[in-house]
Amino acid sequence: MASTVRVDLDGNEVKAMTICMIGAGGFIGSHLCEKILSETSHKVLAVDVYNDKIKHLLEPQTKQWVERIQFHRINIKHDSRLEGLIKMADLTINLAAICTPADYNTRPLDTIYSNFIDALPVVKYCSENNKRLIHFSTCEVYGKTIGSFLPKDSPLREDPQFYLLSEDASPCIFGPIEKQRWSYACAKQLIERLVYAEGAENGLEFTIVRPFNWIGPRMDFIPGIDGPSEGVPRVLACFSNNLLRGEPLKLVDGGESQRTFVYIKDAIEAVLLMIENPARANGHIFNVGNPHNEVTVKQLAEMMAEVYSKVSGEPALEQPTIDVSSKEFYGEGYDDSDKRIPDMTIINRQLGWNPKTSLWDLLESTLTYQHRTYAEAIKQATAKPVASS
Ligand SMILES: NC(=O)c1ccc[n+]([C@@H]2O[C@H](COP(=O)([O-])OP(=O)(O)OC[C@H]3O[C@@H](n4cnc5c(N)ncnc54)[C@H](O)[C@@H]3O)[C@@H](O)[C@H]2O)c1
Ligand SMILES: O=c1ccn([C@@H]2O[C@H](COP(=O)(O)OP(=O)(O)O[C@H]3OC[C@](O)(CO)[C@H]3O)[C@@H](O)[C@H]2O)c(=O)[nH]1
Repeated sequence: MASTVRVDLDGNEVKAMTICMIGAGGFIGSHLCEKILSETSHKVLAVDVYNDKIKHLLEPQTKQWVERIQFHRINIKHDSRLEGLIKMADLTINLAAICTPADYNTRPLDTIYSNFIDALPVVKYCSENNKRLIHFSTCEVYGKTIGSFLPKDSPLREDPQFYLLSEDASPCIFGPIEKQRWSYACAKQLIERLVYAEGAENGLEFTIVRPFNWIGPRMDFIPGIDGPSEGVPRVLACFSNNLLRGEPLKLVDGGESQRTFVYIKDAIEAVLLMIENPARANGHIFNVGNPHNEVTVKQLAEMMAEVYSKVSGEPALEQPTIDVSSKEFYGEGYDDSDKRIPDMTIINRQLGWNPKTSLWDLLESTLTYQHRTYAEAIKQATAKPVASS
């Protein structure tokens, strides 16, 4: 347990609280649980259908915090225990969602239910019981940039007015309904509007987080090792899988889309600031990303190949990348966000937060983890059986 008194950004003591964390067993949840347990005195009621990624925090060996975390295996779609847990807590953080793009166009109903319908009771219970809510949305609510509709050679594309994504000014621009990729963004937008309306009409104390491609250890799964062989995780795990297997990295539609990547450990610092500074965080929507880590997906692939070769000692791939169409890779109805640069004005002003880690450094630590965790398992899974004489 952290022994020193914690103070907020205004110098006031932060009292220990109980946090109901829904989706605690996922990528972000596992890092947030680790941070809360190791640096604060808060208690965590961890809700999820899985706990593999937080097993190390639940085992009796981790005695120093075993009293401060309880795992509840609950599917929030249908479990009457949820309201009781929200009532027991001072704060609820909702991370639960289907949030892998391969699902948005292939399982649009599950995607909409997960991101909108299943989140409704969480918002309702928080509002009715006067409990604070931190709800996880996404940078995808911005959709495409205004600049993407300009001619390719227009100089206006270089003007931040046409690409910078600002919480209180940018529009949400999605494609047509038949492009089911946008089922996720649209569901997230509607739940944001509902949370905001509960704040405006019923006084719900809320914070909405819009993560911009947080990446790091424990993100998603490696197909055929700790997830389904045919599964398609997010890009970090797709490219890690290719590198671990020594095969070219697949660039969807040439890998021209641009992303900004932020290290999970930097982003978690921002969430802890929100948790411990309600007076500065309530009523706000926050972009959480790293505007300095922008690359095209092709550049990301090339950098990952270089970093992986360095940390694994494996020779560089002869053919590092291969092009694949989005239809072939994701199926009918896929579409993409062209560019995602977060405006940092609000999070700087309210919480004084800035990311620290460069893309190279975060890839170095993440790919070291991927190599250490999976290389042996991949070797065994792909080893040819020795013919018996
Ligand atoms: N990682 C990112 O960069 C990123 C970017 C944008 C938005 N987000 C948002 O952040 C949140 C967390 O993302 P993540 O990357 O940790 O994803 P994740 O898939 O690793 O974690 C989500 C967790 O929610 C759990 N869950 C889903 N449905 C549930 C249900 N019905 N009942 C109980 N548990 C359920 C899953 O089992 C999983 O452990 C999501 O809301 C996502 O939309 C993440
Ligand atoms: O093997 C691959 C996998 C993906 N791509 C392309 O990379 C881009 C990023 O893909 P990904 O990280 O999977 O997802 P997105 O950034 O598009 O969407 C996420 O953003 C935030 C979140 O809400 C939750 O994490 C989610 O929706 C993309 O252009 C892919 O086409 C590739 O080329 N090769």
